Amino acid sequence: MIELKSVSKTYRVGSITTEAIRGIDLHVRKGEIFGVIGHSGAGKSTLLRCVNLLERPTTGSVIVGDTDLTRLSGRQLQQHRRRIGIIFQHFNLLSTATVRDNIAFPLKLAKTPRAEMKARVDELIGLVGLEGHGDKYPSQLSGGQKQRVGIARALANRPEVLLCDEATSALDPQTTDSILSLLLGINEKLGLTIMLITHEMHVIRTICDRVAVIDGGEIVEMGDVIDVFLHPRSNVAKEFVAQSSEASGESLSSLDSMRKGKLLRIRFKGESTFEPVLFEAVKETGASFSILQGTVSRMKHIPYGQLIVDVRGSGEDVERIVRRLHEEGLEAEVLA
Ligand SMILES: Nc1ncnc2c1ncn2[C@@H]1O[C@H](COP(=O)(O)OP(=O)(O)OP(=O)(O)O)[C@@H](O)[C@H]1O
Repeated sequence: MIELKSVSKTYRVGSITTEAIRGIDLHVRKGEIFGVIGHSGAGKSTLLRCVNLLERPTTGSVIVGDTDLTRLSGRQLQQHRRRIGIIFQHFNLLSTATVRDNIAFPLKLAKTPRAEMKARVDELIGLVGLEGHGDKYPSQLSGGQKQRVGIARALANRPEVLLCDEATSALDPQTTDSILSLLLGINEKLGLTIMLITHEMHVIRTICDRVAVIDGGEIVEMGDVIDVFLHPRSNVAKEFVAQSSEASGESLSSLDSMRKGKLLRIRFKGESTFEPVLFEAVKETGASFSILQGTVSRMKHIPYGQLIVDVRGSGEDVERIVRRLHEEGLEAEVLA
C-alpha cells in the first residue's frame, strides 16, 4: 500500500546540512497498522512527511497504492493527497471553527455538495464518538476530544491511508488508550491502512502489527511487533523494550540473588500457556521449581508471556526440562 524505495532527505539551511533520513526502504501492507519508533531527532517526522510529500525526498521514490507520488505534478499530487489522511500531535484544528466546520473543511475543499457534506459530517461525528459536541469550538473540548475531531477530519474524504504523527503524545495515558482503541476500531471496521510514528513502545504494542525502529535517520530493525518485542536485536530496540513497563519488574541481578537452583527464563507467544507444560516437564524429573517472576499480556491481539523460575535439581534434570519445553514449542533459556 505504501512503498518507500531508497528514500533520503537532506535539509540545507544556510551552510548547515542535515541528513535527516538515509536510504529508507519499507513496505506497509494494505490494512495493517505499521509503527515507526525512534528517539527525538531520529528522523520519524521527516519519514512520515515524506509519505504524503509534505517533505519532498531528496532521493528515492514514494509509492502509495499504484502511484509514484514523486513523479506527479503539483495538481495531480493535490488530488492524490486526498487519499492520504493525516493527524497531528497538537491536533491542528481551526480554533475559530466549530467541530462540524473543522470536520467539513476537507469536504468543502473537495467541493462536496451541501446535503452530502452534512450527512458525511454526521456520520463521522458518530464514528469518532463526538455526538452532542458538533457545535462546540476546539477550546471547549478536552485533548482526547480534539484528537477525535482530528481523526474525523482526516477520514472525511474516505482516504485509504491514515498517517499519525505522534497522535497521542500530548494526551494522558487513559486518553491515549481511548484514542488507540478508536484507531484500532477504525482500522478493523474500514480496513484502513495506518502508518504511525511514536517514541512510545506502549503505542506500538497496543495497536501495531509491524514496527520499524529508526535511529540516526536509518531503519535499524523491522519486523512483527511481537518478534521485535521479544527478541530485540538493535541497541535502540532493546532500550525501548526495556523502558516498556511490563518488561521491567525486578532486575535479573536481584532475581539471581534470590535463586537456590538454576534461573530459567521461559517465553511463549500465541494461545499456548506454559504452566501445565512446565509442570509436566518438571514432574518427569526429580526437580522442583518456584516462580520468581511472571508476566502474561497481549500484544495487540496476540497473548504472550514470560516466566522466570528457580529450578532446583541436577544439571541433567534442568537440561531435560529445557529440552522438553523446546519440544513443546516454548522458548527456554538458562540465565544463571
Ligand atoms: N525543516 C528542517 N530544516 C532543517 N533540519 C530539519 C528540519 N526538520 C528536521 N530537521 C532535522 O532533521 C533531523 C530529524 O528530525 P525529525 O523531526 O524528522 O526527527 P524526529 O524523530 O521526528 O524527532 P522528534 O521526535 O523530536 O520530532 C533532526 O536533526 C532535525 O534537526
